[in-house]
Amino acid sequence: MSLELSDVTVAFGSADARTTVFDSLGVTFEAGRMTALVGPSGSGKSTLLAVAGALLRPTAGQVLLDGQDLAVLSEAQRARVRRERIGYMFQSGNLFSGLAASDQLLAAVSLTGQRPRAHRCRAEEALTRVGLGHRLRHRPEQLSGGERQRVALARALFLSPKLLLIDEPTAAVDRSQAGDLAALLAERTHQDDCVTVVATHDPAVAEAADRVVDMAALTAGAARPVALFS
Ligand SMILES: Nc1ncnc2c1ncn2[C@@H]1O[C@H](COP(=O)(O)OP(=O)(O)OP(=O)(O)O)[C@@H](O)[C@H]1O
Repeated sequence: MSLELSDVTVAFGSADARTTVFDSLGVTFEAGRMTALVGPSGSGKSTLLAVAGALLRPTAGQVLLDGQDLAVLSEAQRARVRRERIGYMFQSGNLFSGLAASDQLLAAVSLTGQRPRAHRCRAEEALTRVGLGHRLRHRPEQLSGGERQRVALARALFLSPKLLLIDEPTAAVDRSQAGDLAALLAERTHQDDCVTVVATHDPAVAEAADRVVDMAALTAGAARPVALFS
């Protein structure tokens, strides 16, 4: 698995109301490496993840997943890539309302056409791994913000996707949990040879990453990693 963004521009609106989030951005993310994507609020980290995850079509440029340009695929093809190849964790969690924590993970299984029942034990283990073994039957509205984030992270990892796009996984958890979640992401990246990109403001995530990339260094053809928090 490899992910390359080549000359990617994202702009919203038109004429006077046009907002260019980034222009001619270029970057490659390699298998087996966890990248922490850093930069100020509004610099485009979530937008980059959305483009890489086939949720948002770029205004221009190529998004190459194993050499295949996601930007030119049909909506149905893009949905299939998302379902089968990408583990995505949204900043907001995006949990299904009314579903228990373990069922959030099993819902991801159902979307692939597999029978969820066979995966229940594994779903419970995955939630236990993120410290939620005591919250398996809790619905999103019965969970704290940090607990919801951990369910969302467990769900993103559950089907063992080779591309992990993770948005602010530690924003609502305490320091010790942040370290544990960052270590879990690094472990999964290395064990499964994933391409992992984590948008973050958290030094604990940057420390666990193999590479730290600043949004500012990616635009205007200046693609190069920079070491922060060192
Ligand atoms: N649909 C949209 N229409 C117009 N502007 C948008 C849209 N989506 C995002 N933006 C703008 O794009 C910029 C980048 O937003 P983005 O969420 O990618 O930043 P970020 O680096 O992830 O920020 P944060 O660290 O606060 O999460 C922001 O200025 C935002 O207002």
